[in-house]
Amino acid sequence: MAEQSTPKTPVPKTPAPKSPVSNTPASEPSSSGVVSRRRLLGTAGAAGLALGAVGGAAGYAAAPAAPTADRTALLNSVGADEAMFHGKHQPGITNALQAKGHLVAFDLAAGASRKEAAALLRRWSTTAERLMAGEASANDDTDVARDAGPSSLTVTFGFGHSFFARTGLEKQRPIALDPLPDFSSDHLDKARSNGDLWVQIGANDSLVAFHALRAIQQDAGRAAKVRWQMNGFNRSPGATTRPLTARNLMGQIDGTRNPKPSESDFDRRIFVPDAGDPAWMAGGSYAVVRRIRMLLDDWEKLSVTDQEDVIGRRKSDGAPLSSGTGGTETTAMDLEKTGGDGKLLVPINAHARITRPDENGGAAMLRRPFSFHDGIDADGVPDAGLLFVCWQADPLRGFVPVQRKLDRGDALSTFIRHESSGLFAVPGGAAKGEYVGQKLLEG
Ligand SMILES: C=CC1=C(C)c2cc3[nH]c(cc4nc(cc5[nH]c(cc1n2)c(C)c5CCC(=O)O)C(CCC(=O)O)=C4C)c(C)c3C=C
Ligand SMILES: [Fe+2]
Repeated sequence: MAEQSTPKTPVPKTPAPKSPVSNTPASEPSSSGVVSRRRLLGTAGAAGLALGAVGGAAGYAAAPAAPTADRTALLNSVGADEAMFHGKHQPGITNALQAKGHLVAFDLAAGASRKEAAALLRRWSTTAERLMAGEASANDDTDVARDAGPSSLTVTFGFGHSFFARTGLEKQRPIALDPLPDFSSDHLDKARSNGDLWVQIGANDSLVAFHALRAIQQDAGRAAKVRWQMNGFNRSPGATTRPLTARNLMGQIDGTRNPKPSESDFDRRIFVPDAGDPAWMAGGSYAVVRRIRMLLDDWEKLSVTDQEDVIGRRKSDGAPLSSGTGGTETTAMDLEKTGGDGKLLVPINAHARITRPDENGGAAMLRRPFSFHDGIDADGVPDAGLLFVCWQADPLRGFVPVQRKLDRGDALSTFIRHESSGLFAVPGGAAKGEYVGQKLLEG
């Protein structure tokens, strides 16, 4: 397993500056989807680093000076990478997958009105902006991330269907937020589904992610309480030198055919247009969140060949089965190609065949999941799988038609179970001095 081995000679991180990444993808995201703190500091580098620049903010200014070597190390580490809070779109949609994620839904307190909701979104936005910049939160920071840089932290906010009636904003509720249809294979736990508000937190450090989660929960105060919370993870930056897309807990390379920001129809597929309806959702997107348990004991009993037939791609490198022994992850899939026995090389019910946009009237989504593992059940079965998060301009032209198709006969369905579901309207990014959702709450 060459990609998991530790190189004998540590490879220094290339000090070349990364281009700053806003949340407005005009081109392919950078490998990290973030701006390096080294770049923010200009040429001053470690030598010119002002006291507290690691933590950055006033809240951390009293931190004892760390030895220069440590600071230099941080400047060259994943901790230094910073995602942008402000932008046309919220962070956490087009940024590269982070190693750690928390998904948390809140319900507004009984009696909390639009006014309390607006104040909450303002508090949350302030906290998200500060923490994403590597600063302490404004009130009673817990110090959990004190020694860390921003670590690519992103905090993303969304509104669920139930939010609008509770705040008297029914007229502003997008049609696209209408509840998802029932699917025959659903095994949904209502208590862990939906919610008035949704927050997605991602970071390349577990303490940074937890710190943000705790700050967001504290900010909620009496205005809202946690309805459900889920924790996930992905490959850590630097864990592999192979330029492959990440793997999921079934061992498959997952994400290969995601829409790319460089594609001309990317924005149209993923984001609500400027002239979209309702107006407050311009630049926003809809997140479908599904906790999908993987039936790993059954899956792992299959031979690798059978596992590959379920997906239609090679397990080792993600190449389509139609490419025979050659090809790579990015080789085009030939849906018609047959083997010597006359059978289709990519089986008719293979997951990667039936989820394709060209098999679903153009339906496309940006999948940005986290894996989860919540321990082992009493019967020895792992409670593990995928926190499937997908982004689209309209769920009726993204998730829904594809899931309908999967529901009718996906080879993968025998090995997974959808256990919870959420649909959230995620407004566009906040401009400087504004908070997320301001156009809805003060419009
Ligand atoms: C309704 C949408 C989808 C659900 C639910 C879903 C679950 C799911 N998928 C995998 C593993 C893979 N999916 C792959 C491709 C793929 N999956 C979807 C949609 C859903 N998947 C789409 C739209 C696509 C891309 C289709 C295309 O454009 O060609 C792949 C292949 C590699 C890739 O392109 O990412 C894998 C592997 C799991 C394990 C899972 C539930 C646990
Ligand atoms: Fe999939």
